[in-house]
Amino acid sequence: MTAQLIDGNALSAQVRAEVAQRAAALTARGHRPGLAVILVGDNPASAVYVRNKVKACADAGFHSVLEKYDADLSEAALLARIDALNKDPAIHGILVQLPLPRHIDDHKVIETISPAKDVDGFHVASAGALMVGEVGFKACTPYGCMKMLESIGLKDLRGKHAVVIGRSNIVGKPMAMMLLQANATVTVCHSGTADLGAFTRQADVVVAAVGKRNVLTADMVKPGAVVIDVGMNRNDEGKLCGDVDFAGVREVAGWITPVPGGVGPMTITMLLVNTLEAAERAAA
Ligand SMILES: Nc1nc(=O)c2c([nH]1)NC[C@@H]1CN(c3ccc(C(=O)N[C@@H](CCC(=O)O)C(=O)O)cc3)C=[N+]21
Ligand SMILES: [Mg+2]
Repeated sequence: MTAQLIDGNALSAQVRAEVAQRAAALTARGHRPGLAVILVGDNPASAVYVRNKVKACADAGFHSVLEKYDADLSEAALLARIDALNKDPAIHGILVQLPLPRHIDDHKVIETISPAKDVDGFHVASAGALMVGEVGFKACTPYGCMKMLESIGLKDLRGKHAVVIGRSNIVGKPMAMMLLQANATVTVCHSGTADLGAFTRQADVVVAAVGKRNVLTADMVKPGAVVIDVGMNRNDEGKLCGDVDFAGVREVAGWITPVPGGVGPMTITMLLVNTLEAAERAAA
């Protein structure tokens, strides 16, 4: 049997329509949601992603500003700009596109963003809030993965075993915390795991977030499992592909997310959700 697709574009369209409605209601009360996106340098992939984010804002009726700086922008100048945006009442969310040039310390930049405007969910306060189950912004990519699970009836993962492959601060670790919050039994695998397949074969849900092609192949998947592919890689022909051997795994899995058209669009959707929520909190 072939797995069913979890369509990130379709789910995004649905969630973004709800976001646009709530944004219109806020705008009518004089609190139009606003996002500031900062791009430093001329990484071509970043330029595309940032344009997609700004377009998504416009489509949802948000106010947005895109600030582009040359790669030689000083760290002090960037921090000063963030400070000004922290104080700007028209801006509810601040996103500094990563990666940043090497002379800029990403950690310092992220910690300078006000936690109330940290719509990426990267600030230590946001990570800490997730860890202890308090109100804060959830990192957009794992949050989008949770929405995808919810869309196939898996809001509560009680009794399920979820295996996360990858332990980054922006995907793997928050993903594990969100799955745990949803009552899953969670295993986190990474480059130090001895026999990855031994873990993934036991999983009801696998989330692959490594950044390497073919990390998960058909022989590593339990029949009927849900497979979420966070990877964004290029194959030999330059085509976008995930971490999962899609053609093989889809013949074993019950559900699978495609790349493109899976987690990527959901990441942008959850950025809109977080920005809307920041604006709603500011207006309350
Ligand atoms: N501060 C910060 N926040 C981020 O959220 C952030 C970042 N920096 N740096 C880079 C990564 C990457 N990222 C993507 C979001 C959407 C797609 C996306 O929509 N992808 C489409 C395809 C895009 C294409 O065709 O190239 C898809 O998967 O269907 C991809 C990548 C957000 N990131
Ligand atoms: Mg750096």
